[in-house]
Formats: sequence, structure tokens, C-alpha cells
Amino acid sequence: MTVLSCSGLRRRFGDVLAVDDVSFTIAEGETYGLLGPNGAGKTTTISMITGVLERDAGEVVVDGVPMSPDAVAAKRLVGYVPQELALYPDLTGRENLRFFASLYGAGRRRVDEVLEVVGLADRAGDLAREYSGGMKRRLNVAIGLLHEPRLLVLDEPTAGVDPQSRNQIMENVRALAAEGMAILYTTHYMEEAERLCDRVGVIDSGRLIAEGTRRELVERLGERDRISLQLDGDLSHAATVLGAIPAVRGLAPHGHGLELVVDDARECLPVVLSAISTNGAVVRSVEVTEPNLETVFLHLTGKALRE
Ligand SMILES: Nc1ncnc2c1ncn2[C@@H]1O[C@H](COP(=O)(O)OP(=O)(O)OP(=O)(O)O)[C@@H](O)[C@H]1O
Repeated sequence: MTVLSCSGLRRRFGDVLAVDDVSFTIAEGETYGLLGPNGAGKTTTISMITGVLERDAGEVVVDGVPMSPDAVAAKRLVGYVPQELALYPDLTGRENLRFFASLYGAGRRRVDEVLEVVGLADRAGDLAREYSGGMKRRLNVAIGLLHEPRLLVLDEPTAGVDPQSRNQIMENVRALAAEGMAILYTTHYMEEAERLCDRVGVIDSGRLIAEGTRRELVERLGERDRISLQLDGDLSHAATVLGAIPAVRGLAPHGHGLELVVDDARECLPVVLSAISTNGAVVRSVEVTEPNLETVFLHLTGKALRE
């Protein structure tokens, strides 16, 4: 089921066309990563999706409800964790949450629940100003969750946070998606996108220039997963056996072994290894190469994601 549908989004600031005809959807339980270099239009896109910013053109629908800056019903379905922290430093973590809960009509029990979710329950009585950057960010995530949104939008939630908070936030995203929440996630960290996102959209100069799973994107560029094996034993026999595995698409000699081009290296590896061992060869080493999103990104935009 589709939770977010946006189509034809456009926004201009003076001479700058910040977002130009951007369309994508996010399904229930899906994590969608919006990747782009600085100034690509990610925050502008997110601001239109969350109803913070007027759009010049296009539609945003959340769970069947059209979004606009005055659409209260649609905004209730969206949790937004902005890049800029929105907290009261002189209130405790719990007081901050109670304040926002009163705005959203959420109860005290929900405040305690979200404190648990983001791992701040034991620090809830401390002033927000005393929190580390990562804890402040987690408090912001908690605020975004108070009203139990259908869509959670996170704008670079792990930028500049400590590894513990980063892991906590990533675990939260995973668990929330597993419960069915749709997640829109922007990040400069490619490995996060690879670990978390079911699909990614690559945005550059305001346009969505590519979209798909990691696998779809790398394959579109002609890149494939590879497994390199160093073997002892009869190489030509091993090649015949391995060549008969349907997921093995290509095979060539490589050092004292073979290099296989495969559909999905992780899925394929156990099959390959067991085929070899049952046919008498001995594996000396295995190397798996999976083309990553960084390669895709560089190829498509000519830029590294973090410059
Ligand atoms: N309020 C504004 N007024 C004028 N120009 C703006 C405004 N907001 C954004 N822009 C411009 O629109 C373009 C897209 O900006 P946006 O903040 O959406 O990019 P981004 O992908 O989120 O970048 P970053 O990764 O640096 O956060 C940039 O050229 C930016 O300078």
C-alpha cells in the first residue's frame, strides 16, 4: 500500500529552480533514501512533502490525504525530523516531549514510550542543553514520533552525531519500518543508505535522475556482483560445475582460481561453496565484490556524495 505519493514537485527561489518535476512514491514499511550532493534540492523536496513549504507545482498525497501548508489532517500523518534542531534547551528531555505532546494531543504515556524508543529514558530528566549532539538528535526523532505518524521524514538525522546515537537512530528506523511506517531518509553517508534503504532516488540540480534498489541502479550502469575464488584442485571441472549454477552469469580464470559474475553474491555464495566442496576442490580464499551506491552516484552526478 502506498503511503506517500508525490508527483511533479517544482519549486523556484528567484533564479534557482531548486526542485524540478520530482515524483516518487513510498510504500508501507518501505525506507526510501533521497541522495544528492549539497544544494541538490533534498531539503526543498522534503519541505514540500511535509507541508512546511508551498510548492509551485505538483501534488503530495499522504495515506490518501492531500498535503498543503494548511492541511492539518495530512500533517498529522507525517513525522518530521528536520536538519535544524527544534528543541527548548532549558527544558528537560521529558519536558520538551510533553510540550510537543500537548501540541499534538498525545498523552504522557506516549511521551514515556518514545523516550524508550530512542533510548533516552534514563536521561529524560536532564536539561536538553546538557545533551550531546547525538542525544539532541534522538530527542528530535522522539518528537517526530509522538503522534504516531504513517510517514517519518528524516533530514540527515545522523549528520555530525556520535557513533552510539547514529546506531540508535538507524536501529530505530529499521524497527519502525518493520512495524509498517514509511520512511523518507536523506543522508550524505552512502553506507547508511545501503544498509537502511529499500530504494533510493538520486537527486541532482533539482531533478530526480535515477531511482531503484542498489542492485537495479548498479546493474543499470553495467556493474555486476563478482565472486573471486582461489582453488586447489581441478579448475576445469570446477568451472563446469559452477557454470551450471543458474545465478552464475559468467566465469573466467583468475590467478589460481576463477572469477564468477553472479546475480547476487550474498545469495549465491553458499551455493557456489557447497558445489565446489561436493566436487572435490578446496577453496583457498574467497573475495566478494559488490558495486556500491557510491559508484552509481559518482557515475550519475560526476560528484562524490560528500565533498
Ligand atoms: N529559502 C531559499 N531561498 C533561496 N534559495 C534557496 C532557499 N532554499 C534553498 N535554496 C536553494 O535551492 C537549492 C536547493 O537547496 P536545498 O537546501 O533543497 O538542497 P539540499 O539538497 O538539501 O542541500 P544540502 O545537502 O546542502 O542540505 C540550492 O541552490 C539552494 O541555495
